Amino acid sequence: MAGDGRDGSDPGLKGDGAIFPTDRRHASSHHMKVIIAKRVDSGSADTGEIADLAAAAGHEVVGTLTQTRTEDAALHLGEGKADELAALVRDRDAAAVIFDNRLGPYQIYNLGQRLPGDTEVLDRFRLILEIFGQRAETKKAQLQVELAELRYELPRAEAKTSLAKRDERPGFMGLGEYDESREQDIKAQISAIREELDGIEETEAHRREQRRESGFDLVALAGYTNAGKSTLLRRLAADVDIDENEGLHPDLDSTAESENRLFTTLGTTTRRAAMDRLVLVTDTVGFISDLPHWLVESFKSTLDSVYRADLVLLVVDASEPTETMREKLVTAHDTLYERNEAPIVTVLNKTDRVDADELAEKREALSALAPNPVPISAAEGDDVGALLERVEGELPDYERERLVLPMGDGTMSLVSWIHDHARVEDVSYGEQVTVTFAARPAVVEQSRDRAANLTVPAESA
Ligand SMILES: Nc1nc2c(ncn2[C@@H]2O[C@H](COP(=O)(O)OP(=O)(O)OP(=O)(O)O)[C@@H](O)[C@H]2O)c(=O)[nH]1
Ligand SMILES: [Mg+2]
Repeated sequence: MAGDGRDGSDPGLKGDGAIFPTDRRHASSHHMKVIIAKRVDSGSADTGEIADLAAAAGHEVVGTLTQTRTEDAALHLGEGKADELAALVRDRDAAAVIFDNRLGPYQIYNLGQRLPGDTEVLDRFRLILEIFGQRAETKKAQLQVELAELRYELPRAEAKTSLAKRDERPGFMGLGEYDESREQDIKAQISAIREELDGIEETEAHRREQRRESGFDLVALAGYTNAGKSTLLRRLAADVDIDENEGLHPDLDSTAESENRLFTTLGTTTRRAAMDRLVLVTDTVGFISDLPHWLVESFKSTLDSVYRADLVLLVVDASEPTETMREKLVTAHDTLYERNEAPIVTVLNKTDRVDADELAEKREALSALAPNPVPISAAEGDDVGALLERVEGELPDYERERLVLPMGDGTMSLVSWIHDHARVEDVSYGEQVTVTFAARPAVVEQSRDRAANLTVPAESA
């Protein structure tokens, strides 16, 4: 993939054996028959999202089991429920149970003992990691997944070590070889990956800075997974401009895949928007609720394009029930809250699936979280023009400038520099060259400096 500095023909999961042991990578991409399990303290358990996540990982959901009760320290579920789960696994011939809960290492172990044979026990986070592992195409994404896996594993390795040390649960050692150095190993790997990621992040920050200096405003698409960000990116993009910019911006990508499944997009894709103004739009990884901090930490830099943007378009699926929209908006705001400085415009997407009255009700109900939103249908292209106008309005004003340049050595290259970095309104050639243009204030300033430094031709001296 672009940007990882490696052969683009196979963006798969090869190479760097030291960092990506192939066994683990492949172990996480097999498709299974799974049972979904969920425990809630009160009310009724909603298994919609966890089922979607399982499907996104390629698994087939063959059964669902829920329980409303307080958490059992040993089994997470009540004892009777755990036996019921074992029976369900047997009955449906499932290979794994996926919990939409946070399971402790001991709970996973104890559940494993109750379930038939080699039934795998996964939790929500292990599943999300599995999906990310399948989607990771760039070097950076692979490193992030590896980092998250190690962070997931660390407390478990610590638990194993302490159990083995206390020598209270000899059976626990059957889980894997007991090895105290495993913990140290994981810690060493974590810092090695962290270092490599830091390097990549620096390169990206540098590229972002170059783009800004090139006169581009940076707009980021953010939002819950499956809201329609990639569909909107394709709608906003000016296809013809990609080739022009390719040399200048090596991570520009012509594809931003859309699919009706969770976490279709993992990396970032940047394209120039179809506007007069120089605007680059970046598609990003979707948000999801209830991510543990080690996972968020690992993918934090993926959101840098959001945090460092000039404007954030927060895409919301308006075809969902108001309460779902509210929950997802809250998740999105929580994710953005700490580090985002850019103004946020909420985009109510998929209006083709909502009638006007319903949309008006939703807007009203959500007005505190999403003031003055822009309704669109990215799929149908409805009201995308209004969105572009809004983007134009939210971005800092362009400054107009008219430069009169003496004909000399550097004149033509300055004119072409202005073409690359500004919106040129007029160029007239005579004894002097007059360029009229509009651009970000920083670009105007730079063009003045460059004009002042033009060398005057020798004969006129
Ligand atoms: N009806 C309708 N469907 C849409 C619209 N926009 C997107 N979709 C569909 O919604 C699904 C998700 O769209 P994506 O563009 O992949 O969503 P995303 O936000 O990029 O999702 P992730 O990459 O998973 O975070 C796809 O099936 C799209 O075809 C819309 O305006 N109307
Ligand atoms: Mg996407």
